[in-house]
Amino acid sequence: MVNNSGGPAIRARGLRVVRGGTTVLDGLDLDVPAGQVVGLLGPSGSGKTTLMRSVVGVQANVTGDLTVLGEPAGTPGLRRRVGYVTQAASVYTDLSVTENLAHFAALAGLRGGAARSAVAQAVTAVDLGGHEKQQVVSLSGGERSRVSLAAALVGDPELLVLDEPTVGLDPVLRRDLWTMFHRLAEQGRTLLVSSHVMDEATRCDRLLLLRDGELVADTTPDALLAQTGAPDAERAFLALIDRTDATGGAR
Ligand SMILES: Nc1ncnc2c1ncn2[C@@H]1O[C@H](COP(=O)(O)OP(=O)(O)OP(=O)(O)O)[C@@H](O)[C@H]1O
Repeated sequence: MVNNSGGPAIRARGLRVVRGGTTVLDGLDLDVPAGQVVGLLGPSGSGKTTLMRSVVGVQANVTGDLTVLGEPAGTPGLRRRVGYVTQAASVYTDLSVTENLAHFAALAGLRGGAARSAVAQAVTAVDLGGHEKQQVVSLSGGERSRVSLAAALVGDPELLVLDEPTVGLDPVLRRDLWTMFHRLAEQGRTLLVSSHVMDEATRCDRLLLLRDGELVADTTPDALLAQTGAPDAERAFLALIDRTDATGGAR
């Protein structure tokens, strides 16, 4: 599970994506280091989902260089090495937690004892012990989000791409999820986690700040605050935007 290519988990150079005739990402250069929790932050419509879709290989009209775990994005060999959780819950509500995870284990090519052990490990990783037999429809919103995360974890991916996983959750659940993300990174995984809530910036090891399809900053939470002198991440982001506007769009 440890990324042994030695390089960054994700490397983009001149990444450009056109959707419906509009240039949504315009020449992005960025690196996501392996083994860290990297936040992809930016306002609604800034291009976070488009970047994530490009990384997992489901986005059309992508040009430039995009390397994921040492291979070109979208390469079939990456399918099992990358887990993707979209904004919409991707589990079956009429099945139990275990039935859902067994299904995803089968899709990941696991059978018999290996599948059962992967399911048990995924349940433990997301703290859903005791809910194994419960139908997803009867779970709380936070528990459902964790089933989606467990479904992505069951194939033991090296890179997890999570699109706004904490949206709609209360502060306690959000904190618990971020703690879990760091636990997963400590086990050697890389997590790219999007959010439009700037508060969440402080929970990441590194930050990529997007605005209108451009990278405004590639930094750490501490450096962001130091660089802007702002008291919190939200005001730091606004200060960076004001600076970028004043310099005519330069980073
Ligand atoms: N099929 C499409 N045709 C035209 N424009 C599109 C299409 N899909 C997305 N866009 C535009 O691309 C931009 C980026 O969208 P994207 O979903 O990547 O943003 P986001 O940062 O993930 O937003 P949110 O936080 O609201 O999910 C938006 O302005 C959106 O309207």
